[in-house]
Amino acid sequence: MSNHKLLRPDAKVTHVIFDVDGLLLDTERIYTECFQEICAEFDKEFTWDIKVKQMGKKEKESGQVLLDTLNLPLSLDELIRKLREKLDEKLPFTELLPGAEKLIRHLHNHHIPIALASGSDGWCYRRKIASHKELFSLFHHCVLSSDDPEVTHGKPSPDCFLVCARRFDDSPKLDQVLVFEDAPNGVEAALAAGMRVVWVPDDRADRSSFEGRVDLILDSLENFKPECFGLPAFNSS
Ligand SMILES: O=c1[nH]cc([C@@H]2O[C@H](COP(=O)(O)O)[C@@H](O)[C@H]2O)c(=O)[nH]1
Ligand SMILES: [Mg+2]
Repeated sequence: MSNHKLLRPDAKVTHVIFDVDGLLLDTERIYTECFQEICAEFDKEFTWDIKVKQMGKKEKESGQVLLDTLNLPLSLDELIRKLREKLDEKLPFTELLPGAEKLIRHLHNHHIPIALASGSDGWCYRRKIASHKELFSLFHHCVLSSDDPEVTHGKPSPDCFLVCARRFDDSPKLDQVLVFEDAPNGVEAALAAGMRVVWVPDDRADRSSFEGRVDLILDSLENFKPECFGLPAFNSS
């Protein structure tokens, strides 16, 4: 699927929604470090199986996954306090992932409406984008599921993508919205919202789970060819 053989080659995309963590920003590595440190305090291992269940979820929902799976002797509030202490130190140094800046600037320059839909909350988001404020100001809007009263359930529920689509000025048709995601929970959410999906998975993800269901699977955003979705090509003026 990474060679741009598309599921629905003729359907033109009008609006684009990006996930944030692990897709545009290299924050999944930071979450892994923080959770590994917390789990190690209790002689427990933070595994990929746990991480993949957490990725994309609201902060509290994902914290509960960890507590339930490992039986950590912590309340949810204590876990989140520990996590935030660690994130506070690490998130301001967040870097962009390859291909992200080029694609965001390209779509913005060509007046394609772009927005963000994340599992994050404002406290984390402000720290994550601290060194990238100008770039992130190019998005029309940003839905932060952990804080947003209209997002009842986090990913894999479609809520955040449906809320995000509604907040564009011109109410796009859902099947003309393209979502970029890294997390399986996020891909499920976008598919449930009836949107098109480009999945940029972690190397450890089981790709077979979404083959034939998403439009495209890419190793990196750098390999994306916008013209395959009816969007302006990179070399267009
Ligand atoms: O290892 C983890 N990765 C990601 C998350 C959760 O996923 C969110 C990021 O979601 P998204 O990729 O939708 O921005 C984080 O804010 C956090 O709540 C987590 O708990 N643990
Ligand atoms: Mg993500």
